[in-house]
Amino acid sequence: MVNASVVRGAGIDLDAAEEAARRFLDALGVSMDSESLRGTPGRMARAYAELFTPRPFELTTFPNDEGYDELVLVRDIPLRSVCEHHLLPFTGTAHVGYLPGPRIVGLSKLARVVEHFACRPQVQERLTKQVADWLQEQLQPRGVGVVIQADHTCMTLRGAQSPGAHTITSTLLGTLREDARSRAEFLSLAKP
Ligand SMILES: Nc1nc2c(ncn2[C@@H]2O[C@H](COP(=O)(O)OP(=O)(O)OP(=O)(O)O)[C@@H](O)[C@H]2O)c(=O)[nH]1
Ligand SMILES: [Zn+2]
Repeated sequence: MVNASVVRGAGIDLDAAEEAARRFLDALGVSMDSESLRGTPGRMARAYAELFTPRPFELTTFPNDEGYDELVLVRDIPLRSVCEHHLLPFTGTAHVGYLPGPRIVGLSKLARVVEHFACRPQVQERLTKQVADWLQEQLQPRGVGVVIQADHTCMTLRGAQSPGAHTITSTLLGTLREDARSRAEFLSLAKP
């Protein structure tokens, strides 16, 4: 079982987070007197707790009885995470593939691995590499490839204010990195 991993491992203190959110909003001059804003600090605390809590899952694998040795790729896995610099969301899609060895993986698990590493304050580069490294370690395939395309609201809605700017990151391991034909095939199929 891959457990929900919280930021510090010490668990989330929702009451303390709510109180901190209340002070944060107050410091920004936001009045919480109205009925609709009264519950906002609690909602903020619960919203971030949700964003930082991946659902636990089992990494189900099966013997590769047929000796399937071509690429397996799940494209367009929806992704949401939170940038660790501003704590603002970034959203996009992940394309996750591998070249099977002795075992194949349940396809849905590729989406669950993405969620697992996305549910914490992140940078896109680390997220991409963590997904690839974890699959390599757990599945011992001949190769792993991960491409992520995401839009960072800290960059589109504020700051540089560049709506429409997309960030693309990739990690290739094993044969998908070293063999030119496999690499080209993966990158053409996983094109954002
Ligand atoms: N490499 C990388 N940078 C990110 C990611 N998410 C956000 N950032 C960047 O983190 C940087 C933080 O830079 P700072 O200069 O400290 O922040 P800032 O003053 O708010 O900068 P601006 O966003 O340019 O207004 C910004 O350039 C963000 O675009 C990410 O996933 N990867
Ligand atoms: Zn940011």
